[in-house]
Amino acid sequence: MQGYLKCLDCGEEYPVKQDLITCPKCGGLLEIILEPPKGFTFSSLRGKGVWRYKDLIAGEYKRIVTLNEGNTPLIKSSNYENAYFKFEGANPTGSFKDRGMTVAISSAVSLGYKVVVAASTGNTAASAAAYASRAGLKSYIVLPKGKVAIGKLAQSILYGATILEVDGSFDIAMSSVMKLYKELKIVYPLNSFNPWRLEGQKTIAFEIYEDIGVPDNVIVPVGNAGNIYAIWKGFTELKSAGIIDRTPRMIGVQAEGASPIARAFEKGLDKPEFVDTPETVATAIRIGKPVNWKKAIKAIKNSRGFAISVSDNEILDAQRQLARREGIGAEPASAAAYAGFLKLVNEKRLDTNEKTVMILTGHALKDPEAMAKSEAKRILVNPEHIDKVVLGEL
Ligand SMILES: Cc1ncc(COP(=O)(O)O)c(C=O)c1O
Ligand SMILES: N[C@@H](CCOP(=O)(O)O)C(=O)O
Repeated sequence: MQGYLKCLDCGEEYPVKQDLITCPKCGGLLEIILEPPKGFTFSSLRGKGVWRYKDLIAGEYKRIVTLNEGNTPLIKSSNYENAYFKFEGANPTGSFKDRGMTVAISSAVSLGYKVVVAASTGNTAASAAAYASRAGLKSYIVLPKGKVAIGKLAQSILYGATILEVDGSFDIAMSSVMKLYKELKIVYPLNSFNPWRLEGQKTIAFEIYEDIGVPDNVIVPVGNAGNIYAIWKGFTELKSAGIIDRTPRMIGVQAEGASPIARAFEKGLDKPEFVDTPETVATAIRIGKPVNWKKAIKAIKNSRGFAISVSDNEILDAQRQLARREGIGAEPASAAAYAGFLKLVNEKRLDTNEKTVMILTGHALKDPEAMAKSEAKRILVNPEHIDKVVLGEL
C-alpha cells in the first residue's frame, strides 16, 4: 500500500516503517497516511472481522495474533427509525480495544518484542492481557489504583498480566507508560498513541460501510481520544479510494467531569484545557489529558462535527434506556454515546431523519457495580403465593 507517516506536531514525514511509533524528531503523534490499493473493491474481500480488511491495514505481519475480533453487530434501534448501535461489546474481551490490539500485538510479535505495556482505565488492560497471553508475550498493565471497574480488573487478573497500580488518575498511569516506552527500549507500548493500534480500530468504519453505507453521523464516546480519529480515518481512506463520496459527521461525547475536548468545542478553543482530577461514573472515560487530543480535534473538525458533554445522571439513564428499551447492555462509557444522541435530539441539534450510528464501545458486564445502580424490580416471594404476585393480587 502507498503511504507515509507524518508527525502531527512538527510535520516531519517518514516512510511507512512499522517500528516508528512516535516522531523520532520531536516525540509527537504520528499519523499513518495511506492510499488504499488502486482498483480496491469490497467485493474482493474474504473472511470476517478485522483481518478481512488486511489489504487496507498498514504494516507487514509475520504472524497475526487474533481472537477473531470485529464483525460486531450493527443493531437497528427499535425506537428511532434511522438510528443504529454498533455493539463493540461483542468483541472477544468485550470492547473495541480488541480490534486495535490484534494489530498492535501482531506488530509487536513481528518486530520481535517480548514485553508489552499499557496504561488503562480497564478495557485496554483486559484486551492487552488477553492478546499478549495468546502471543506468548509478557504484559505489564499500569492501572489507577481503586478506579477500575471490577469486571475489567478481573479479566486482567485472569489473563495473567502483571498489574502495576499507581495512586492517582489514569493520566498518571499514562505518563508512567510513556516514561517506560521512552526509557526501556525492550517494551512495546499498546496504548492508542501507537498509530498501529488505530489501524485495527479503523475497521469499525469499514464494517459500518458494508452494513449500511455512509451514515450522516457517527457518535463516539471519547476518553483518550484515539477511537474517534480511527473511525474517521477509516471513512477518510474509503473516500480517498473513491469508494464513498463523503464522510460522516464525527460527534464526540465526554462525561461532564472529564470533558477537556467537549469543553474546547463549547468554548471555541483550538486546544483543550486539561482536567487535573477527572471524575465520572463512566470510569472508562475518566481521563483528563487525552493523549490523542490533536487527532480527535482533527477528525471532528474535518468531518464538520463537534463534541458535547453529558452528566453522570444522563449516562446512567441512557444505560438503563438502552437496556430496557433496546435490549442492549452497554457499560456507562458506551452509554454516553446514547446519552449524547438523546440530548442532541432533545435539543433539536440532531435530525432523526438522518442516519446516525452510535458506537457502543464496551459490554455492560464489564462494570457490574454500575449496572446494579439501576432501580431493581426485586420482590421476596413466598413460593406458595408466587402466582398471586404475578397476577398483581399481592
Ligand atoms: C468502553 C470505552 N468507551 C470509550 C472509550 C474511549 O475511547 P478513546 O480512548 O479511544 O477515546 C474507552 C477508552 O478510553 C472505553 O474503554
Ligand atoms: N479507556 C481506555 C483508556 C486508555 O486508552 P487507549 O485507547 O490509549 O489504550 C482503557 O480502556 O484503558
